[in-house]
Amino acid sequence: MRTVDEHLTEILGSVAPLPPLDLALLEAQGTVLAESVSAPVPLPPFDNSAMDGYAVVAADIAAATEAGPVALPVVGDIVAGDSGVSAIRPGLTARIMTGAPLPAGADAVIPVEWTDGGNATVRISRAAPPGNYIRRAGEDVLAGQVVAEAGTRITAARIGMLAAVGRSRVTVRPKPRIVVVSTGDELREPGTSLAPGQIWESNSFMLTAAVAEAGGTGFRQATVQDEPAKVLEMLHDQLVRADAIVTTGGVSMGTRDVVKEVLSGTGTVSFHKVRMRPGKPQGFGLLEGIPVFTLPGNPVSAYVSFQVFVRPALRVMQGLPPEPLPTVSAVVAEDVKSPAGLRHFLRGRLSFTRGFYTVTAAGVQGSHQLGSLSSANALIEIPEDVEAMPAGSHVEVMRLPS
Ligand SMILES: Nc1nc2c(c(=O)[nH]1)N[C@H]1C(S)=C(S)[C@@H](COP(=O)(O)OP(=O)(O)OC[C@H]3O[C@@H](n4cnc5c(N)ncnc54)[C@H](O)[C@@H]3O)O[C@H]1N2
Ligand code: MOO
Repeated sequence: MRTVDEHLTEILGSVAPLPPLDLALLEAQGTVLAESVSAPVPLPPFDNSAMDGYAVVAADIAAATEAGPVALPVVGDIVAGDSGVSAIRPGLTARIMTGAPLPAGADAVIPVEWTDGGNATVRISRAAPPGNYIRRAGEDVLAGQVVAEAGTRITAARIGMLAAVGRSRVTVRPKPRIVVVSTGDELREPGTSLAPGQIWESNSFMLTAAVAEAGGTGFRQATVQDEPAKVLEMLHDQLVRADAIVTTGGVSMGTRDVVKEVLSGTGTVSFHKVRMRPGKPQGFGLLEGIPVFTLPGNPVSAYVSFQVFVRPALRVMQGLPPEPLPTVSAVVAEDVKSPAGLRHFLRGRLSFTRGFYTVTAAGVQGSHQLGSLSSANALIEIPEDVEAMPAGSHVEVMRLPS
């Protein structure tokens, strides 16, 4: 038997960030930057108007009121995109649109709503200080400023930022390609009918989706029967297109636990009982340099194993720290019992009321009971040395992706 931490340490010691790749901006969505990107020019690149209105010298309209508007001749019309905008002199104004370059000489913009909207001459009925409605060059981003650090995930807002500093391509860690495959003679495809003794296959769907939630690209493979030759053939076929392989089933003590049978001693793969519930039987190792995770077949065991072991490894491959799922401290609503010597991951419902988190463990916690997993939003993590937690105790809770 080994601990969760010992097993995770072995895994993290065997995985490395994927080599960087140059991708077009939209193709990079969801990947992690492998370079820090800085702005080649300030943003905005030039002083410009924040309003549709008139560019003025603020001193010229210092006395303007509703009752006594100031009239100024309109000597130009400046729209966004204009280049070579000429200066204005005191006593004159130019009509200006939002985003248009501020003419030299002007030090304020008066929105059209404060005027009569005149074309040849405009009457301005409100005074404004210098700087009014002017967006200064560099007030968003300075030239040379880092706008996205290496090691950050490329979200929609960051794609906007990268485009705004002129980048069409970026160097990123690609999404890890994870092949997910289930094993078991009893498994049938959803959408087909069941004979006695059969069940619909669910693990590979669940884990392919979990790969996407963790920032990878999952490839679901057809279920492999419990035959050693077929399992080996499938693994060797998939190694060429995978950055990692995840299997479920066939790793405990049964007579048909073929994953364990064919992989024991193959490459660096080894099998261990890990002090956790669910998820006790685990296998991990490298096959031709590719990490292979052999997770237990019980659906909840497979899911918890993924979150505890595979997700951190996927993060390392993306150039991110191997952090666990986001964790909060919560108060347990009822007494909770836990087996001695095992780290216990209980399905629970986390809620935030009156300023603190409360968590309630699901009524059923069997490794086959997907119902309580699919309605859970959290995993309560009870340490190995804790056997009982009375209601009101503080406990660490991992939030599940939602
Ligand atoms: N004598 C022992 N028996 C078992 C032990 C043990 O220590 N000694 N450990 C138990 C624990 S804990 C777990 S977890 C399971 C792990 O079993 P396997 O990894 O060998 O998985 P299977 O036997 O293939 O399947 C277990 C269970 O899960 C269902 N299953 C499997 N794959 C899928 C799938 N893709 N979709 C849906 N359901 C799946 C399968 O039908 C079984 O019911 O072993 C215990 N036994
Ligand atoms: O350790 Mo198993 O994963 O509980 O069902």
